[in-house]
Amino acid sequence: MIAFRTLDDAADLADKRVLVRVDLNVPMESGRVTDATRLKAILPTIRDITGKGGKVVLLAHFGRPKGRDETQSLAPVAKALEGELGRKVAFVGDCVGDEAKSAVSSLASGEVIVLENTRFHAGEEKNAPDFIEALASLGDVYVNDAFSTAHRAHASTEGLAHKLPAYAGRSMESEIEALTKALEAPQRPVLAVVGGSKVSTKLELLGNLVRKVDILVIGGGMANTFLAALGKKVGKSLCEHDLGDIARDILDKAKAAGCEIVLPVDAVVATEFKANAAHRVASVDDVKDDEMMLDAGPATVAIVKQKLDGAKTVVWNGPFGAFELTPFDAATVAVARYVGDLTHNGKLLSVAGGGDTVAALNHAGAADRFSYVSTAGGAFLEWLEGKALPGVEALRR
Ligand SMILES: Nc1ncnc2c1ncn2[C@@H]1O[C@H](COP(=O)(O)OP(=O)(O)OP(=O)(O)O)[C@@H](O)[C@H]1O
Ligand SMILES: O=C(O)[C@H](O)COP(=O)(O)O
Repeated sequence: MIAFRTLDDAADLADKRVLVRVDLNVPMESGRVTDATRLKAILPTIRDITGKGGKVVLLAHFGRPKGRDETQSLAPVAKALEGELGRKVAFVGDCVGDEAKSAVSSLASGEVIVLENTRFHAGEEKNAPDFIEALASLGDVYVNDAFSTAHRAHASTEGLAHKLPAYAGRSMESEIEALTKALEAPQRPVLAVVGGSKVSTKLELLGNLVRKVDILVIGGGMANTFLAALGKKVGKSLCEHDLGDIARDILDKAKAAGCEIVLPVDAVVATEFKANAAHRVASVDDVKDDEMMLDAGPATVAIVKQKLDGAKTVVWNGPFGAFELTPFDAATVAVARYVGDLTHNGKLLSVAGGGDTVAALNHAGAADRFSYVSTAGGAFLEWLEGKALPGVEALRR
């Protein structure tokens, strides 16, 4: 049984201002939400609270802005949420201060409002007491429904839980239950795929992950960083050159733990980061100075498929390439469909997670063939490592 308070324990929400931390960090293109999975995930919690007569005040971040930055506003996401919820969702351009106070105080029972990006304030990521206080003054009760941000000890994900009566939302509850059920005692061999672009925040996690899994397939910008650390020329590829020491240390840890590392042997390279850019397949030993590796190549995909054939459990966070741009979606789509088919045929248990990873699986038409798809990427990886997640710990009874 989960050892934290859930919405079932929060019986009397009538007319209460309920501060709900959600994850609205959704994939967007030209101001439009391209994958609504994270929005759909929070609907049960919003409906539960409004059904009990509560006033729903949604707190969330978007992107990684340093201070106020209108390009990272939650306004378009609030509009998209309104469409998913099928009822009005108000929006206010700050998450603290007079504007937020007056918008929240004019809410009627059963109404929903989104407050602007919490990361517009430095106090959010610092978990600063005065910022926690300012947020707490807007609510009577706190609900955390963002498992996917639970690895962050920020004001809205952790600090608030110590200030107000705190509960887990429905999505938080079901994510933890589903992940525990699927992966508590996984059948081996366990193969992990880690790709994507958040190299600096995910790289160190791999040091622990290699102790938990039998094979680690590295893709995306993460792979470029490893290839560069091994002395390969990666041209203009997304790559964190200054993390070479950490990457090499992870390779040593993997060796010591008996975890096999699979890195790309070829890539689809281009000189422009745009859909249908002129491209070619190149060996990872033949990337030119002006080229970017934007996807894994066919020889890499063949190796990954062969490794998948021998696995019993797969966990996946982060796409193999810039899948939003055709044709650089090919490797991600091919592997997603392959995992989906193996799962469907009962050969594999598969769990994937992450904002863009879910979008990529949906794009491949493979999401509903996986055993479980989580909204969480970085948080999922930390949970897999066995780390205590601050946002979850703060909710414990
Ligand atoms: N080789 C590459 N070059 C440039 N971008 C890449 C490459 N490979 C993957 N990406 C980008 O990585 C992004 C996804 O990475 P990210 O680590 O954010 O995954 P995620 O599933 O969203 O996880 P999280 O939920 O933790 O954010 C996509 O936008 C994709 O275009
Ligand atoms: O997309 C995610 O994984 C979450 O929203 C967390 O975002 P962050 O990595 O910027 O904290």
